[in-house]
Amino acid sequence: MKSRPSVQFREIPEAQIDSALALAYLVFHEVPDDETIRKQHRDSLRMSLRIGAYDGDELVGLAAALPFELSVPGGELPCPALTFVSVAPTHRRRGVLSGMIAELYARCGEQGAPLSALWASEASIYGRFGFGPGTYGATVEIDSRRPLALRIEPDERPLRLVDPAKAPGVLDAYYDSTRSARAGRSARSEWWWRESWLPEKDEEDEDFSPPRVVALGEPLAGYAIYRTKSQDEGPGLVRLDELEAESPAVAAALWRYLASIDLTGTVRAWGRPLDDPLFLFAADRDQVRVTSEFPALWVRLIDVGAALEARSWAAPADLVLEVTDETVPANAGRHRLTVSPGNPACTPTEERPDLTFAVRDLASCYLGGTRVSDLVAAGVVTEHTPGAADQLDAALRTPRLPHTVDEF
Ligand SMILES: CC(=O)SCCNC(=O)CCNC(=O)[C@H](O)C(C)(C)COP(=O)(O)OP(=O)(O)OC[C@H]1O[C@@H](n2cnc3c(N)ncnc32)[C@H](O)[C@@H]1OP(=O)(O)O
Repeated sequence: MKSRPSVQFREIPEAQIDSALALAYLVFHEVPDDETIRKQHRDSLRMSLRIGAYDGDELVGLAAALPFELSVPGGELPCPALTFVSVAPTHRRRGVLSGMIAELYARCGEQGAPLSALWASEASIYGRFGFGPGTYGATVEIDSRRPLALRIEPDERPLRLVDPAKAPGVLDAYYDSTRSARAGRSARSEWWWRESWLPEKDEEDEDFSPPRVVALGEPLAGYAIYRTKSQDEGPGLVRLDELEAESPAVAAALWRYLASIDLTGTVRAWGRPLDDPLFLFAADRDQVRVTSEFPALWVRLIDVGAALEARSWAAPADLVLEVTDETVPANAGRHRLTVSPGNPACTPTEERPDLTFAVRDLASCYLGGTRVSDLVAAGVVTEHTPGAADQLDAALRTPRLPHTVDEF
């Protein structure tokens, strides 16, 4: 590590939250003039673990970790969620980030959190620290200048608009139930719903309308959250932020609604799961196009053994996994994973390995979003025992792909 001897890592006191924010605004080249956005940032930092890097008394680095609970196959785990990572331009490439990450991992260990997660500003930064893409998202564009062509009949029950101020109460239990179907989703507090997910103004683009919430069914069978904006040239845009539905027919009804809003001609859905049923029930894939796919949530296994024992498994397995880990040496070595129904165990061993992983690649597979056999085919995981990758894939498999939309 290249950290200068004068740089020290310690918690940032609450009284210095404004200095920490000033550093973040400096490095992200943004100065929100809206006080509600500043307040939301301040509140986020207040509820986070705030790791600071100090050169003497000067704050030169910030790494905040929100106290998330992440859904994993079969349950959920504490998962400090790394955000606001900022290093002063005067102190770049001297190991400040490396020092803050080491401090974060030590704190996670003390708190018994086996995972951490983040959204990366640049994909090249976090692999070296053992993070791997755990969930992926797709951007979808629907040409809605003509009716949405569907291969299935939409649910014909009436749709209703929900006041965004009341939406957390109406949606939260339903949203929470989706977390057991899809790993990679964090629990949402009332604060998170209000300030982060449904703020009046869109932080990225103030031309968008306030959030609109449309719901179907009583009890709730599905909902969509979207914003609209008019465009100088041509019809307006519907930006979909979230759509959840208990059946394909409910999903079809919501998509049809979004694609038929007057004075709009495009639905742009950001961060859809890669196995969205829409892709199969849309009748015209020229009308419904995936325009990008991207790594969404990056996951770090802080404690490999505890993380593997904490998830559920789809099939039996008995394998020795060799893990390399440069930033959390306690993970490095051989782990014997035995999975019999309902009873996973992961113990250190000296036996010959069946598979050798860098910890970042094991993290990519952990939620079920990446196949081990694909990593073997790519040459980044080594299979020593023929069939070991397939055995582990069968055990890791989840009914639906993991998915995350809460960007932080
Ligand atoms: C979860 C989030 O918050 S994502 C937001 C991340 N923050 C930003 O993008 C804000 C602007 N950037 C910054 O503040 C800083 O440049 C940071 C945080 C990205 C990096 O901080 P630094 O203190 O310079 O990193 P540090 O010196 O510890 O670098 C460690 C290693 O990562 C590499 N690295 C650092 N930043 C980058 C980058 N942007 N791209 C590729 N590699 C990088 C370094 O070269 C170094 O590699 P080496 O050990 O092989 O030489």
